[in-house]
Amino acid sequence: MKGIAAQLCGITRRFGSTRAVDDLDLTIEAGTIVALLGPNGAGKTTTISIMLGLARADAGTVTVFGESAADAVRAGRVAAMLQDGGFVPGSTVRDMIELAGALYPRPIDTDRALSTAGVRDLANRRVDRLSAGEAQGVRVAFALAGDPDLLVLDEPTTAMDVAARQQFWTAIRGNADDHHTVLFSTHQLHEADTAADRIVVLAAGRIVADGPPAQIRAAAGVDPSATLDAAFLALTTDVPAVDGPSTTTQETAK
Ligand SMILES: Nc1ncnc2c1ncn2[C@@H]1O[C@H](COP(=O)(O)OP(=O)(O)OP(=O)(O)O)[C@@H](O)[C@H]1O
Repeated sequence: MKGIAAQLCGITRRFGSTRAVDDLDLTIEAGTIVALLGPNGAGKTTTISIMLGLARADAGTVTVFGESAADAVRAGRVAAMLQDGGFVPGSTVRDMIELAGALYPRPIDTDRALSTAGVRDLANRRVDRLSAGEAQGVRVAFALAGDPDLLVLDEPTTAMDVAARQQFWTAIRGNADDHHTVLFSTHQLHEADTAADRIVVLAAGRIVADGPPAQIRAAAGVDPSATLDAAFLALTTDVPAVDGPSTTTQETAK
C-alpha cells in the first residue's frame, strides 16, 4: 500500500497573537518514517494534534488516508502515543493493552504488543505503579496494539533508558513497511538521524527544512559529517515568529 498517509494543506493555528502553526503544507507518504523536529514551541504538538483531529485549525485542510482525521481514527487506521497519555488507574498493563486492541478492527496479539514494546515483564503490574520510563514503554505497546496504518508518536522516548530506547527503535523500524507509516517528534536528534527516512524541521510554526538527514545537513550548510544538532541549530536559531491577529487563547491543543 503506497500512497499518501496524511496531507496537511495551508494549516494555520493561532493562540492569541502566537501563530503556533503558520500556513503549513505537509504530505506524509505511506510506508515512511518521518521525524518532526523543532525547538520548544515550534509547533510540533499543535501540528500532531491537528493531524489527529484533537485540535482544530484556524485555516487549512487535513486528510488522513484520504478522509477526515476523525474518520481515519474511527476506522482504526491511526494510533497515537501522546506525551501525557494516561491509563485507567488500578488496571494492569495487560488490561490496558487488551483494551487498546479491542478499540481497533485488526488488533495484534497482546503478548506481541507487549514484547515488541519491551514491556512483557510488566504485564501484571498495575499501571499506577510504573516508573516514568516503564509507562512510556506501555504507551508504546498501547499504540502498537491496534496495528494502525499510521502511528503518531509525540516525544516517544522521553524518560526511557538507553536499553529501552534501543529496543523501542528496533521495534519501530521492524514495524515499518509499506503498510505502516510512522510520524514522531523528538528532541533526541540522533534518534531522528538514525531512525527516520525523512526529517521535517519546524521553527516558529513553519517548515525550514525537509528531507533525508543528508539533505537537512546540506540545507543547513554544515559539513556532511557534522552532527544533526549542528544542522538543527543552524536552521532554527533566530527564526522570527510571525504574529497573527488574536483569536483563541485558552483552547487546549495538547
Ligand atoms: N493551549 C494553548 N494555549 C496557548 N498557547 C499554546 C497552547 N498550545 C500551544 N501554545 C503555543 O503554541 C506554540 C507551539 O506550541 P507546541 O506545543 O505546538 O510546540 P512544540 O513544538 O510541541 O514544543 P515542545 O517541544 O516544547 O513540546 C507555543 O508558542 C505554545 O506556547
